Amino acid sequence: MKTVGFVGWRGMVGSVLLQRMCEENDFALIEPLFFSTSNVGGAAPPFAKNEIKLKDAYELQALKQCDIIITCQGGDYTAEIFPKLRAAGWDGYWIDAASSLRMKEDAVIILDPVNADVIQDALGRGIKNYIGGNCTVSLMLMALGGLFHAGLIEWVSAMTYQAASGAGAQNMRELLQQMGVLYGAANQSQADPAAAILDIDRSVLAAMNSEQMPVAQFGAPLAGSLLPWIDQDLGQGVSREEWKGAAETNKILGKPSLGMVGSIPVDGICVRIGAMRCHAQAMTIKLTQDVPLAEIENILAAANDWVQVVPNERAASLSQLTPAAVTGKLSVPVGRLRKPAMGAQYLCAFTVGDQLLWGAAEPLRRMLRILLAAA
Ligand SMILES: NC(=O)C1=CN([C@@H]2O[C@H](COP(=O)(O)OP(=O)(O)OC[C@H]3O[C@@H](n4cnc5c(N)ncnc54)[C@H](OP(=O)(O)O)[C@@H]3O)[C@@H](O)[C@H]2O)C=CC1
Ligand SMILES: N[C@@H](CC(=O)OP(=O)(O)O)C(=O)O
Repeated sequence: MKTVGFVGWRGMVGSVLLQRMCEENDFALIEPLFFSTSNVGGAAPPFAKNEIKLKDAYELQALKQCDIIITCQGGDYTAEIFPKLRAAGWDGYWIDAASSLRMKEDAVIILDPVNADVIQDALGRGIKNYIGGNCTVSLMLMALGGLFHAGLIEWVSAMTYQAASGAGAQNMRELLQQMGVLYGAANQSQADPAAAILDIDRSVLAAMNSEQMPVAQFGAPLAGSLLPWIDQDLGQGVSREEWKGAAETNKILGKPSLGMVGSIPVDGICVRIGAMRCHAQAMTIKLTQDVPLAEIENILAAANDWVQVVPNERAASLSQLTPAAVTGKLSVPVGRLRKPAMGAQYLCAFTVGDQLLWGAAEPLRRMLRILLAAA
C-alpha cells in the first residue's frame, strides 16, 4: 500500500479534499501520514491508520517516507520545502494545490476529465510533479472542454465573477461581516415600510465607506460592491489572475504557450463578487467555424460526466445557473448559450462552478487515484 503524506489538510482546500476522499473511500487504498506546520505531535484526523500523530511538515526525513505527497498548504510552503526535498533525493510524486510550480517544465497541470492524455503522457515520461490548476481556468475548461477538444475554439474572452473563497477562509468571514454591517445600517429603516429607499441607500453607503466596515482582508468593501482586480499587478494593466487564463489553459491542453502557433488566446477581466464559493464566468467565444447551436450543445454535454447544459431560458437559468444552485456540487452547468450579434461564428456562454471542488480539491484526489491505478 502506498504511503501518502497530507500537508495542508486542515485548511479550506484541504478540508474539502479530505471530505471528498472520505466520500469516495480513497483512504481504504492508502496508508496516510498527516503533517502539520503548527501542531507537530498532535492528533491526526480520524482517517489515520497506523500513524496517529501529526508529523512535522518541515522535517525532510519524515516527508521522505512518503511515496506520494499531497499538499494544500500554500505556495510559500511549496517554495521552501519542495526544492529541499528533491535535493535530498526524494523521488516520489508531488501533488500540489498551490500555483508556484504550475508553469515549470517538469510539472503538469492536472484536470483529468480534460487532459487525461497529457497526464498519461507525462507519467510515461517519468514526470513526478502534478499541480492543480487555477480555479477559474479549471472550471472554464470543465464547461467548455468539448469545444476545445473538437478544435472549435479560436479564442475566448472570459469575464469572471469570482467568489470570496478564492481569496481564502478569512476573506469569506470578512464578506459575511461586511454584509452584517450593511444590514445593520439598513435594519432600522427597513422595519419601517414607509421609509424612503433613498434614505436607506444613503445609510448603507455611509456604512460601506465608514471605518465600521471590516476591510483588512479584501482591502475594500466587497459586500454591496465588487472588486475589479484579483491577485498581483503584472504591469501593462494585467492582473495575475487574468494572465493565468491563457497561460494555464494552453498548458493544460498540451498546446504551445500563448503567442506561438497553435496556442489559443484566453483573456478577460477578473472580478471578485460577493458570492461565497462559486466562481462564474460570462464568455464570448470565437469559433473556428459556424456550428449550429444544437450541435454545440451536444458537443459540450458529451465532453465529461460533470458538465450540464442548461437551456437558454429564464426559468432554467435562474434555477440552475447560480452559485445558490451549484455550491457543494460537482456538476458544472453551462448555459445562456446563443449566437450573439457579432455573427454566427461567435458564441455566448455562462458557466458556474464550485471553486473548492473542481477548482481546487477534486483534481488532486483524482490524480491520487490515477497514480494508485498505475502502480
Ligand atoms: N482557496 C482557494 O480557493 C484555492 C486555493 N488554492 C491553493 O491552496 C492553498 C491553500 O489554500 P487554503 O486552503 O485556502 O488555505 P488555508 O489558509 O485555509 O489553510 C492553509 C493552512 O493554514 C494553517 N491554518 C492556520 N490557521 C488555521 C485555521 N484556523 N484553520 C485551518 N487551517 C489553519 C493550516 O496549516 P497547519 O495545519 O499546518 O497549521 C492550513 O493547512 C494555497 O496555495 C492556495 O493558493 C488553490 C486553488 C483554490
Ligand atoms: N486566485 C483564485 C484562487 C486560486 O485558485 O488561485 P491560484 O491560481 O493561486 O490557485 C481566486 O482568487 O479566486
